Amino acid sequence: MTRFPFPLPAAAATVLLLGLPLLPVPDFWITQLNYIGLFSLVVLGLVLLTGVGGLTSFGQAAFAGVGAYATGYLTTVLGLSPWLGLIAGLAVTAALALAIGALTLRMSGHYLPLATICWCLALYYLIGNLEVLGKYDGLLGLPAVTLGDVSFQSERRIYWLIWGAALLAALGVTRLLDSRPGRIMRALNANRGGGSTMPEAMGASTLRYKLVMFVIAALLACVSGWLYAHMQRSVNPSPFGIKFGIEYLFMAVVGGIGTVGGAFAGAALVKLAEDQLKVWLPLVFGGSGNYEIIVFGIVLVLVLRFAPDGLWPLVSRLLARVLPARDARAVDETAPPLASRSHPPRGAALLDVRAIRKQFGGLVAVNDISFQIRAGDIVGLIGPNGAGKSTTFNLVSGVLPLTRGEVELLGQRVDGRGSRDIARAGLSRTFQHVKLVPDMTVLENVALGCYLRTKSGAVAAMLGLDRAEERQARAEAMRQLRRIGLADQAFELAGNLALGPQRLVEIARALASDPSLLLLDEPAAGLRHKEKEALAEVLKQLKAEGLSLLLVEHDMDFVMKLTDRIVVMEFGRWLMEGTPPEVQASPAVRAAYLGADDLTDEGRI
Ligand SMILES: Nc1ncnc2c1ncn2[C@@H]1O[C@H](COP(=O)(O)OP(=O)(O)OP(=O)(O)O)[C@@H](O)[C@H]1O
Repeated sequence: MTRFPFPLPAAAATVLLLGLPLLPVPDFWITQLNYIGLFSLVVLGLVLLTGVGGLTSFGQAAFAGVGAYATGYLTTVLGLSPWLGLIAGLAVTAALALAIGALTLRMSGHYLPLATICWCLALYYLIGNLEVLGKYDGLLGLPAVTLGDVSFQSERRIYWLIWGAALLAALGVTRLLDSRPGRIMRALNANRGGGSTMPEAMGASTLRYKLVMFVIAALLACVSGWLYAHMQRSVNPSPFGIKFGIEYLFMAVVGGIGTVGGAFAGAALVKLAEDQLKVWLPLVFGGSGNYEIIVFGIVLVLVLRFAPDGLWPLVSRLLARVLPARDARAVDETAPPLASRSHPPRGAALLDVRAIRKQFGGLVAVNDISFQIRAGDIVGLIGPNGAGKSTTFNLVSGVLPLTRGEVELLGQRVDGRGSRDIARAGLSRTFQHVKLVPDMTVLENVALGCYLRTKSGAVAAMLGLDRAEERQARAEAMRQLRRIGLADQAFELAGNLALGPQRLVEIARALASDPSLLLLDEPAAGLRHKEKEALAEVLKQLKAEGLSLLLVEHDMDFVMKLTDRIVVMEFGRWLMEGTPPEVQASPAVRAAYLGADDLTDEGRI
């Protein structure tokens, strides 16, 4: 669960936090809370980037360094206002994050973490060696931030800037995760079974969203660095090195890397524990030393082993027992419908596949296959294992590039275009291995299908300007869930559903994009008899509504009862095309399926 689930207690905590400097609390408390607020800002960025998006960065301390040094240089050397320092820091950070992100986010695996380590080390040594930035001594005498006549010089005053920024950032990230861009971001995390294929098939540019997350996380770190510099009134390289880069990640993991509350819990826990350990450990072990790092290492291993989601989800569960939790937001089904596309009349040419071919090295997986689909048709694509059905499906939907051949959808050539463009042209699909976001509700998963019918970006979402459109998307998702008979499970987490309902949710998600053609990749695979019956009912209903379908399926019985025409493939080649009775009667098809005896009278393999 990424959203903060306790709105009332959160509001009470906010009032208490912001009122604290007015109370006679010790200065030490304020100092500690200032650090916790500063760390939370950076860790919130990691929650978004690493916890939600699955992109690990060790370089957030370096972005904080850019914020600190930009304002340090502009205010001490050039004598400019700290606010200009902030604007310059944000601009430099955004440019650097875009450049680093564009270079590394295309790559998978370890490249991004490695690149962020390199970037953190490079910046540390750069600022430590530049004369103009005071080398390792840094810059002294930064002015206090002022706003009109109000100076934020004292710790109690800058507290409000720090916590104002941290709480606004928390609100922005919370809103972002519950929005059109947020749903795509939550679908990207490869560590939680996500990836690029599904969001791209919904029409989203996954690289763009990775970049957006990377830039937002960097900007949050930059703001933290700016506030830190003006709180300390000096800057030096040590808080921006790789040690702090690792410590921020540690805070995120310990706190709960996928949760906004986890950012604050992690920052508070690590800061308070570090201070205590620094006092107690030298007494135990004697002498001085960074003993707390050893303890943190052990704690990290234990957390990863016993509470891999961090401590906040545990706290959250405890709070859920005693506090009023957030109600599932009702869906306003009176919201105006989203714009829909104009669909071709029944019988019009919809999909024209002309001699498509796919070679994997020496293997011709799809060998000059041609077929057409007219509006309102239900076409099945069948063949024995390895016949090339899935490859054909992926060629038509743009997941794989063609070796040669042409594909025309609604009169436009779509071969050579990626799945994003093909989705935009009116094709939507489901996946052989279900690709839902397990920790999003069923409704949110279906709303993800509305991506191309909505417009709000990350900034609008963070500012809360997307609410009218969100109401429309949620109402559309609910309509599609009603259409497939799953409305009563709308607020269930998708990961809690059995495979049969999950496949139906995928169909609802595809329908939410208002497609002219729906491609279903082995929808009956792995389903129990009753689940298959429920699926067949839904598909019959869609057929009656005039939807056009291409169905790749192993279960011949299922295909025979549903389709108007069937294309049969064998060894990558076109074997025959005909009505279900023609295919059933074909000796060539019987021979292809491991001998005629395997195709029974009911048509089951
Ligand atoms: N990425 C790939 N690289 C190399 N060979 C591949 C690749 N994808 C598929 N193939 C090969 O292409 C052939 C067709 O595979 P495909 O998955 O399209 O068949 P299929 O009819 O969908 O089979 P199944 O019913 O078992 O899913 C197979 O021989 C397969 O091993």
